[in-house]
Amino acid sequence: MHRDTRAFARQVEERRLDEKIKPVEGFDATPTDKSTSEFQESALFFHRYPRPGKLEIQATKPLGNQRDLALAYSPGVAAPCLAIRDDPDSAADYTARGNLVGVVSNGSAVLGLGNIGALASKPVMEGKAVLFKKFANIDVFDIEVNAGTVDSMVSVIGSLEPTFGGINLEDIKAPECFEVEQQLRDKLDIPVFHDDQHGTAIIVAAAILNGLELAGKEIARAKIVTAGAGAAALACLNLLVELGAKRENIWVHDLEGLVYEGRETLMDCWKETFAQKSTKRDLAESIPEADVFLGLSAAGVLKPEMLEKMAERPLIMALANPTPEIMPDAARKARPDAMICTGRSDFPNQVNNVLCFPYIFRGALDCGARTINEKMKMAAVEAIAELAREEPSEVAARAYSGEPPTFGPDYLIPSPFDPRLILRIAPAVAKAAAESGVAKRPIADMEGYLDQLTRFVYRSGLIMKPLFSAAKAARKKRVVFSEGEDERVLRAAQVLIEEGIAEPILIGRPAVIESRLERFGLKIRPGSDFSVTNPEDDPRFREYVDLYFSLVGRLGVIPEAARTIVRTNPTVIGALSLKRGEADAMICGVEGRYDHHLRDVAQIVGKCEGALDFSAMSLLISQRGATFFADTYVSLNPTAEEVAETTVMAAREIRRFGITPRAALVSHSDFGSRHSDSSAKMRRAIQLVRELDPELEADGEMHGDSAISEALRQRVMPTSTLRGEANLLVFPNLDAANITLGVLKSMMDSLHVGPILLGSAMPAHILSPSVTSRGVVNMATLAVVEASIPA
Ligand SMILES: NC(=O)C1=CN([C@@H]2O[C@H](COP(=O)(O)OP(=O)(O)OC[C@H]3O[C@@H](n4cnc5c(N)ncnc54)[C@H](OP(=O)(O)O)[C@@H]3O)[C@@H](O)[C@H]2O)C=CC1
Ligand SMILES: CC(=O)C(=O)O
Ligand SMILES: [Mg+2]
Repeated sequence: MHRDTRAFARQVEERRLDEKIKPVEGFDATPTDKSTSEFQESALFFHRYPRPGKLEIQATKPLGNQRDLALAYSPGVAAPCLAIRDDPDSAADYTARGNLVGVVSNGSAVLGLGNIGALASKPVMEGKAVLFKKFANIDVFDIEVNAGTVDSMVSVIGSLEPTFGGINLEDIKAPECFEVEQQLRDKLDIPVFHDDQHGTAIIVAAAILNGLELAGKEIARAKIVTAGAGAAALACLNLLVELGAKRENIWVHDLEGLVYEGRETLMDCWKETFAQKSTKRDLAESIPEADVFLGLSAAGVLKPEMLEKMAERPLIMALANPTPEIMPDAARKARPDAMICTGRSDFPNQVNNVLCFPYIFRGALDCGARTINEKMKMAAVEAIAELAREEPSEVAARAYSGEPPTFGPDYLIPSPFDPRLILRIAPAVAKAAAESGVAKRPIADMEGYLDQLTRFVYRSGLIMKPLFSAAKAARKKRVVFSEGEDERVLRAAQVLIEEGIAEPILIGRPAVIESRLERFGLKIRPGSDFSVTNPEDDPRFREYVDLYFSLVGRLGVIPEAARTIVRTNPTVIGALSLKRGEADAMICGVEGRYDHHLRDVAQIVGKCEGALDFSAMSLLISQRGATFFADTYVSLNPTAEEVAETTVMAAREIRRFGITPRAALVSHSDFGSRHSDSSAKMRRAIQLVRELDPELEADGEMHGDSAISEALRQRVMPTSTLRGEANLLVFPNLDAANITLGVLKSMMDSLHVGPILLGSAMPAHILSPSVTSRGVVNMATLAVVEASIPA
């Protein structure tokens, strides 16, 4: 794929400008300001490029030769077909079915957008598929069906059982969804789970239990008022009743107003269960003294004046998507004592079914559950609620990077990126399934199962998340960007500012920066959002020249040349401002040669104390997981001492990601199988690594495949001090490291984070010209973390 190539970035940009994506009517994601249309344009662009949509199918078996073809297809494929005919359960052994969920919608209640139809629901269903994969490694086919009636839905979906290990119904409106789900549950021998009902109910119940505990209130006495009487709201109420809420304390509202006894319009038997004997008719009348507002309806339904009459320390759950019943700032203004939740990721307390559905299915599929029953749902509620109340632990510290949140009004439930969610919910659900007798394959070795889930968590692309949290907690360190006029840097600067990660300082001509910001439709502006260092005119430059000359005067640079270099070389300017303490970190290298940038950084910023040399590490994130490579950019042919130093510094950096490094020193020789200068060097280097960092799990010299496959390694060296798959590969020379990186990056369509400069006295990174704006954001984030928490 072309993901990281500059030509591709340019091509995409040209297409974007040519085709100029148009705003979409009815889109109201961030209703506050002009950022709405920019955000919308970004969302359309995100979905459209580099290829339309968010999903693809990948083969899991090689089809490299005639024999593979014969095994995978005719005649070999007949064998598993016949095995499944004789034993249907063996489909889980011979096909992807056991890990395959159908996300099915008819598009009749898509988020809060209403009945926009099956086709228009496809982006949401692809999105759910991505979340299943990302958070729980479950494969999904998204199925959008033109089926408007209960019968047609049951008939279409009911015939899909042979394909799937489970069915996740999504965005099907009430009341039809109740009947569809019930009939499918009766008919099918696989889990059928309407996410908007039960996924929402589970996470809402966990948040309400925790919110009431904080407010010192009992669920049996709590007054609960809803906006919405649809799939999500009624399922939440049913679960809350099971948890002890009293029907007489529950007040339900829909388009018609209060659901009351005797009402005839827009009523159905599911709403009827919650009908109040009352003369009140609308939300404004019934909300006084409410302890909980549960909004699962539509944007803007809850007015600030209604909040004023709620009980002390109210819990306000404005969960309509994408725009809640009330925006959190308005709610906070009306009720400073409130605990506030939304369904969105841009505010604290994201109460969204994404915290539940990937993991409840993970647990259900792993034990071969026939259904998802009440016991399994309750187990999920308890697991989520307990996780938020857990004492801050080392794992939590890693998950939230150094600042584990403590249970409180802004942390009623864990964040969707909390890696512990899968570790708590999936085993709890699998255990409940076994105890309630619905598991076909109960998990016998729970500890082994937990290990397996843990390995998945740290293999997945959530790897950058702890760094983002740590950078935000570092409170906007100043990062100077040498190529401040570059489009990728400008786009990255906008993200860094908006996300509160860093305060950018851009080196460049102010007029050029301003006109490019206008051209790219970016809303940040110099002065108010970030500062600019103008190489053509800056009052500090005389001091910069003096400092530069003091550092390089004896390296053959005469004063006149020093003046010219400081005015014309933005890397030198960036490094000088870092050295002078005007910035906390620097990023350069978006243009120009790596070795030229490194020379300037080395001369001005220098090496950290005791370091032999600089080196560079690269992280590749692919479907397979995350692997670090060193030294990918600096030393042509490092000595054994330098290889050892690189290994130890790289391991230290990897720990910032919350990952335990496992290093393999790779070579053309496998544990002494070849004798050469290079293999001898790597053998010596591993000895030195053991002296420098005895705690580090490392071994060598070994082949690349021995580094990855424990089985291969064990065959050659059963006493190897390395366990499992190495996540840090240290190479004997630059050719090997850089070529391997380039080939893998392109072949595996991986995301490259780096190069990460090791050995620098201050946080400075030199990127490569192929970097994308996302790559710039990643590296600036890492630099901010380095500036706030020295290794
Ligand atoms: N945060 C989360 O995890 C989740 C959020 N949601 C959100 O909840 C909302 C409802 O979803 P869902 O239950 O699946 O959809 P449904 O179509 O099944 O239900 C919608 C309900 O909202 C009511 N409603 C719509 N507009 C208003 C209004 N202006 N005032 C009062 N009530 C109104 C409808 O009333 P009537 O019955 O009269 O038609 C209906 O009862 C959506 O915004 C969705 O995005 C849903 C699931 C999960
Ligand atoms: C989150 C979700 O499923 C919804 O808003 O419909
Ligand atoms: Mg939904």
